Amino acid sequence: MESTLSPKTPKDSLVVMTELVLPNDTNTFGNLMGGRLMYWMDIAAALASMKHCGSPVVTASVDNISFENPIRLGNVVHIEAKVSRAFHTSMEVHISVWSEDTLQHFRYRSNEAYYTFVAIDPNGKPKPVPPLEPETEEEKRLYEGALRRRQLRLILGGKMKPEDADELKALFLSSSRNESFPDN
Ligand SMILES: CCCCCCCCCCCCCCCC(=O)SCCNC(=O)CCNC(=O)[C@H](O)C(C)(C)COP(=O)(O)OP(=O)(O)OC[C@H]1O[C@@H](n2cnc3c(N)ncnc32)[C@H](O)[C@@H]1OP(=O)(O)O
Repeated sequence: MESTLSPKTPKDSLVVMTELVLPNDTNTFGNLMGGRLMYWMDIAAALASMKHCGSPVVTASVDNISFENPIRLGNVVHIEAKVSRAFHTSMEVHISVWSEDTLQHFRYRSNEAYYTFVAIDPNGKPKPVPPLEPETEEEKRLYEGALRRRQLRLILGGKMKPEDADELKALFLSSSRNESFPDN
């Protein structure tokens, strides 16, 4: 069904959050706890999705998160979140995390993840969200991959039958024909 809501761009939903890793955020090795980082990512992504849809949201799912580098006590964490695709009532948010040792002037990549949020009406029921119009090449790449990621997470969440996941099936068929695999 075509949406009657005015489209938004990924830039409209951009949220950049900065946090300082304090002793209470770390494990016994002096590294940021993964759960604390996921909590910050959830807040940044929720705010991005709220900017997109203009209403309260709930987290519906979180895709796999890998921790590429430990983040040290005293380092600064930069979390960048923006909507990568809007569906009917749900939005996929792409989050990338960079960390910084400000004294050594050293910046390193820490994480990347996708969170899904659902817009909620005053009765707590899912409500339609505006469509998303990607602008840059990177935003278009994320937008394209979002359909496959959605199908995979709905299958894993027991909300979709694998046989109905047309884009995912096409991806596996192309890989079995030795065609190149997209990044996302
Ligand atoms: C006082 C007020 C102040 C307000 C201003 C405050 C501002 C301050 C900012 C605070 C920022 C912090 C915000 C933190 C956000 C939380 O942490 S919320 C807490 C954790 N999350 C929850 O408790 C959610 C619990 N789950 C639910 O409520 C329901 O399962 C859901 C997610 C609403 C889905 O409901 P449902 O009945 O399954 O609905 P259904 O129609 O089947 O599906 C609706 C959509 O959900 C999607 N969906 C369902 N399951 C999944 C899944 N597993 N994976 C992906 N998508 C799914 C469907 O695909 C569908 O999407 P569309 O096709 O419509 O696009």
